[in-house]
Amino acid sequence: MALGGNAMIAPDGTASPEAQRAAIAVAMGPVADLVAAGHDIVVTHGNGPQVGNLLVKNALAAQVVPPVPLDWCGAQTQGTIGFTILDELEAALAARGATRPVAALVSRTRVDADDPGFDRPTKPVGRYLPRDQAQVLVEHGERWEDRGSKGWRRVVASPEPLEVLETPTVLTLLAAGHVVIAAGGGGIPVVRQADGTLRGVEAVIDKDLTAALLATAVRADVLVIATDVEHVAVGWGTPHERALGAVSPEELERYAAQGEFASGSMGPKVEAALRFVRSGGARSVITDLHRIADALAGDSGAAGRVGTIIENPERER
Ligand SMILES: Nc1ncnc2c1ncn2[C@@H]1O[C@H](COP(=O)(O)OP(=O)(O)O)[C@@H](O)[C@H]1O
Ligand SMILES: NC(=O)OP(=O)(O)O
Repeated sequence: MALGGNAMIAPDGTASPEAQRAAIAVAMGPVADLVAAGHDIVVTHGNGPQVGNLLVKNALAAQVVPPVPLDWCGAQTQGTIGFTILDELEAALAARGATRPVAALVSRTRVDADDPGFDRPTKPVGRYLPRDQAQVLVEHGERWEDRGSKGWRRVVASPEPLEVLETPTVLTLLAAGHVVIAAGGGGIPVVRQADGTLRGVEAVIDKDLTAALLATAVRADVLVIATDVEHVAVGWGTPHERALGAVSPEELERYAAQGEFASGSMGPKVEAALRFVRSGGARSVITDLHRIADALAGDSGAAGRVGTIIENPERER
C-alpha cells in the first residue's frame, strides 16, 4: 500500500508534529482494519511535504549548523514518519484487539546516476507559496513550479526507482508475520559506484513508482494507492469530469497518453498502477484512504463502484 504524504499532514497543510501525529492516527484506522481482517501488508508512505520542510530548515539554519543533503533529509523523514506510524498503527491494532508486530525499515532505493531526472526536476515538495514569494526563491536558484489553485511548489530531481535494496529484509519480516513500513518517501536514493559501493544522491523518488516496484518484488496480490480522492477522473476539474471505476490497462494507458493525469500527483499513481499489473500483479486500486476496504471488497457506493480498479486480464482472481 502506498500512502500519500498529504495523508500525514493536516488538511490545511499544517505540518507541526502534533498535526502530523493526528493525521497519521486517522490514516492508520483503515490500515489497521485491513490488518485486523487478516491481510499481510507492506506500507510505503510519501514524504513530499515533510522533506520540503526539512530543506527550508536547512536553508534558514545554514549559518549555524551545516546543511545536510537531500538524501539525508529523506532518511530523516523515514525516521520520523516511520516512528509515528509505528506508534499509531500499534495503537489502532490494539483498539481492534489485533496483535501483529509492526516494523519500520530504513530503506534505500537504487537509481541510475545518469537518470535524466537529475537534469529535469519534477517532484513537488514542501509547502505551497503564492507566485510572488516563489519568484524570490527562484531568483536564489531554486526550481519552483505553478501547481494550480493551491499555488507554487518547489520541485526537485526524481529519478526512476530501479531496486529497493531492503527487499530481502521486507520478505523476511513478512514471513515472520510483521506489518512492514518500508521505502518511505520512495526510498533513500542511492547509486552503485564503479567499486561496487553505494552513495546517496540528492533526489526524492516518487513513492508510488517505488511502491509498484516493491509490490512486484514481494509478489503482492494487490497494489493499493491510497490518496484523498475516491476515483481517478478523466476531464478532471472540467465540466466533463468522469470518474473511472473498473478500467482496463489499455484504456487507462490511452487516457494517460492523452495527458489526462497531472504530473507530480495523479500521473505517477496511474503509471505505478499500470506498471504493477503490466509486471504480473493481479490488481491495482487507486482510491481515497478511507474507502480502501470497500474498494477491495468490490463494493458499489451510492455513485457506483468504489475506487478505480485496474485488473490484469492475464491473472485469474
Ligand atoms: N485526473 C485526476 N483525477 C483525480 N485526481 C487528480 C487528477 N489529476 C490530478 N489529481 C489530483 O491528484 C491529487 C492526489 O495526488 P497527490 O496530491 O500527489 O496525493 P498524495 O499526497 O495522496 O500522494 C488529488 O487530490 C487531485 O487533486
Ligand atoms: N516521495 C513522495 O512521493 O512523496 P509524496 O507522495 O508525499 O509526494
